[in-house]
Amino acid sequence: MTTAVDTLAGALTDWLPRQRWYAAKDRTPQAVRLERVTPLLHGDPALLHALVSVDGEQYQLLLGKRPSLPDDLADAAILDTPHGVVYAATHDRELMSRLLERLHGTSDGPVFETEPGARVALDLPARVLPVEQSNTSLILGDRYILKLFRRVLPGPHPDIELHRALHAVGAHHVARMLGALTTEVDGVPAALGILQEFLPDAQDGWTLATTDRAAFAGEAAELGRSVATVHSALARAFQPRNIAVDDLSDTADRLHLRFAALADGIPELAPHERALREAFDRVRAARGPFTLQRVHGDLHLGQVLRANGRWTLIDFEGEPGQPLAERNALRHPLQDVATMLRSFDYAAHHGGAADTAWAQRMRDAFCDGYAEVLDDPRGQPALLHALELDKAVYEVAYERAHRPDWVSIPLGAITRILGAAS
Ligand SMILES: Nc1ncnc2c1ncn2[C@@H]1O[C@H](COP(=O)(O)OP(=O)(O)O)[C@@H](O)[C@H]1O
Ligand SMILES: O=P(O)(O)O[C@H]1O[C@H](CO)[C@@H](O[C@H]2O[C@H](CO)[C@@H](O)[C@H](O)[C@H]2O)[C@H](O)[C@H]1O
Repeated sequence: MTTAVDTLAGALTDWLPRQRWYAAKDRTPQAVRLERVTPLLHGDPALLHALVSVDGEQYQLLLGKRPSLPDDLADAAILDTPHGVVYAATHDRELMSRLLERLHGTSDGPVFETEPGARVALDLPARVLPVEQSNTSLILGDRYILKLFRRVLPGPHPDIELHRALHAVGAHHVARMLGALTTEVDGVPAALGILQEFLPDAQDGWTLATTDRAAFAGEAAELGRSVATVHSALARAFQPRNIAVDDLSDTADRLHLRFAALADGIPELAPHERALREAFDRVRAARGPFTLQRVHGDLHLGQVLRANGRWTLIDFEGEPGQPLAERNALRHPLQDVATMLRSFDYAAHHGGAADTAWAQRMRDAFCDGYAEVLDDPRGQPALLHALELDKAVYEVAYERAHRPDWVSIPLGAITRILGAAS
């Protein structure tokens, strides 16, 4: 007999791959199971928090239910039943405005707690951020932003852990963390969301760089200084776990392993494999001492906001597709530099013919700014190139799954970087 839960699971099988945040877009879900449903609000509309397992991976959903949907929620529908319509509740301002209040002080299912010393208004009007990315964010009264992580992973979550630690050392260039939404999955704590101060007039670096490249030129050095300042703060915040190393053989080993995992099944990468592996091996010859530390982990122009005359780094989640243990591991800070340099290349390709001279100027300005605070990234060319190539390989895999039209950008970069190094 087909139950209502089975019917909803069937509807989610069609709906999930259409969501921007759904990670495995290149695969149709095979087994969708509702693992835990917590009613948050009864009545009309009703609100449910759901943990859903999709082919063994857990996701968080907020589901609304109404007898019928008003026009502005029509696109949010997931399942129409004789008893009402189930829909994506993050689009429902009425329900989302009551979310924090409903989750505060609960003891079962999802639990929202404020940070020590933070005073949070729980009843602000809510709207969903129109640009969905790896997660879904709600803006509350233009004062807070509540990011709901879509993938639910047991263990310490880097966005929460790093923001908390950075706040504790009084770091600049990060948004203040105000609270966390967590739950337990099989007795292990898992993060569901983070509440932070919202910067209302912020513009992200990607928009700035792609709207007016000339104007952005003055910003790149300041961005480099800001990233280096956050790196110093991260080194202070996690000092006991910093380790100095003389050689980076472990890093080289990791780049090889990551390549094997990322490139599996991607024929476009096969012709580059040998040269990529040689580039990763050149890291072994680089000489330190190097310091491995906590880093941002997925730094790009979309993760930096310009507001109130300064840069703020956001989204310390690391690469969304990687396991938490990977994302929480100590890395060389040049990893963040390399991924930002990749972003200048992406921005240079935006809107037509690539402006590679601009990308080069931005790289230099960014590195100049970084070098005012920490070591000049250009002092370790083999490491920097290997890390850029590593990110470009990740990007090829990412773009194939999410934006196939963009694959040529990282693929072109691989050819170019390998060509320049040979
Ligand atoms: N503190 C903030 N103030 C203003 N806007 C923010 C803030 N944090 C995030 N945003 C906006 O929300 C978007 C998504 O946030 P992000 O943390 O990058 O989520 P995701 O993991 O979904 O990519 C950002 O691109 C930015 O435009
Ligand atoms: O922001 P997210 O944490 O979701 O990061 C993922 O998506 C990014 C795209 O939104 C992706 O970034 C790539 O595209 C950017 C332009 O859209 C570019 O600036 C970045 O350099 C490039 O890597 C990121 O890799 C991915 O993890």
